[in-house]
Amino acid sequence: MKKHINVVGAVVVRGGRVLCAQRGAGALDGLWEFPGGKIELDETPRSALEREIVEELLCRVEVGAEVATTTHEYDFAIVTLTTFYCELVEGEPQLTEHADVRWCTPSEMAELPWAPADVPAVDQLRIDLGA
Ligand SMILES: Nc1nc2c([nH]c(=O)n2[C@H]2C[C@H](O)[C@@H](COP(=O)(O)OP(=O)(O)OP(=O)(O)O)O2)c(=O)[nH]1
Repeated sequence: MKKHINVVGAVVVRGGRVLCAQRGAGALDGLWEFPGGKIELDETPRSALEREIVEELLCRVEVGAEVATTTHEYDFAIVTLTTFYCELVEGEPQLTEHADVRWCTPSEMAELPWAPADVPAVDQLRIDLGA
């Protein structure tokens, strides 16, 4: 049976733009995603996201309302992705494990090749933030 993993992603918005990250080598190589990662056993979704952002982007966010929850079956696993609006509260995002990070308008976001699990969240953001 395929493993099921619970993942959280940060939708960091500033001045109408959203922080988008491109995956490096490995699964879903080169596709775009929201920074974040797997929820560990002792964590809530929000505490996992705070930790992941410190580890990946070397800055701190405050986690707000949920954007979307979706489940997608990949060939390697079934992923349930929950995205949350986040506010940057300390530092600037730094590129560490991603191939690229960009601040995109909702219409620029729609042009990027996203990891399939992220597409409903990207659509929701275009509604919330305006295309
Ligand atoms: N962080 C993140 N992961 C996503 C998104 N969309 C999506 O399908 N995923 C998938 C990719 C990974 O299989 C999984 C997240 O785990 P991760 O970020 O720890 O991924 P990874 O491949 O670097 O992890 P690892 O197994 O090497 O530890 O969820 C997203 O928007 N953000």
